[in-house]
Amino acid sequence: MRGRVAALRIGAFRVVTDRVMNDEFHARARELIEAGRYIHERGWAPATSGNFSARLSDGRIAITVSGKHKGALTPDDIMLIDAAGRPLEDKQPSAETLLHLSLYRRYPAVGAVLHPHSPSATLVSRLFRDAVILEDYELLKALPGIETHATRLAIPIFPNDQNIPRLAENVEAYLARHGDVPGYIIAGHGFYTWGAQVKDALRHVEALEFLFELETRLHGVKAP
Ligand SMILES: CSC[C@@H](O)[C@@H](O)C(=O)COP(=O)(O)O
Ligand SMILES: [Zn+2]
Repeated sequence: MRGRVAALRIGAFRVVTDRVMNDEFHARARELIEAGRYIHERGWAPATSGNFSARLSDGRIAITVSGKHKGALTPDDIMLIDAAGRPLEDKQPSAETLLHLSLYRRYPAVGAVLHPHSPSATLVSRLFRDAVILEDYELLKALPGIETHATRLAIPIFPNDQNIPRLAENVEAYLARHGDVPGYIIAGHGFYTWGAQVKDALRHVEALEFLFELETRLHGVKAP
């Protein structure tokens, strides 16, 4: 009898935790859908490019399904993967999932990763080779840990690579060697940034995008 009561209690507990996790998934999915609309509206994720994710409190990750239009995402276009990137539903996660996973692994406090393909980030990588230096901008203070415009921030630029495991390794090696940065650019491709929550990562998207745009205006477009 006591065993039956315990089993019923465990069953009820599971139903409640499943419901809480399900609510959490739907809340994060809504935030990613809104972020996608915002990013696409500004021209920062054209033609299905970009990918977005958010980590749930149990370590699973909600991520965009590969190939979806990021300005018109529906709840069906956000899927769950485990912390090792294994799909937990019969859908194909973003082709760049590994780049999200390595950030979640490195930064336990990170709860969201956003990857826009913005013209400014792409142009920056045509103007500068290994890094773009952001310095003396008030808006630097929108980035984590920066308290004054008098900061010199090097945002690394990695060569683009269709081999995503190799690209992820390259990023991981840089972060291990140089310490934390709030984002990075992939040459001719786009940029990655992250934050504790989707709204934080979105603030970093806006700040970096603004700073990249100023740098491209300042340094102009290279003569052929
Ligand atoms: C439409 S080209 C862009 C892709 O190759 C890729 O870089 C990208 O950002 C989107 O891939 P996805 O698999 O949808 O997450
Ligand atoms: Zn991409």
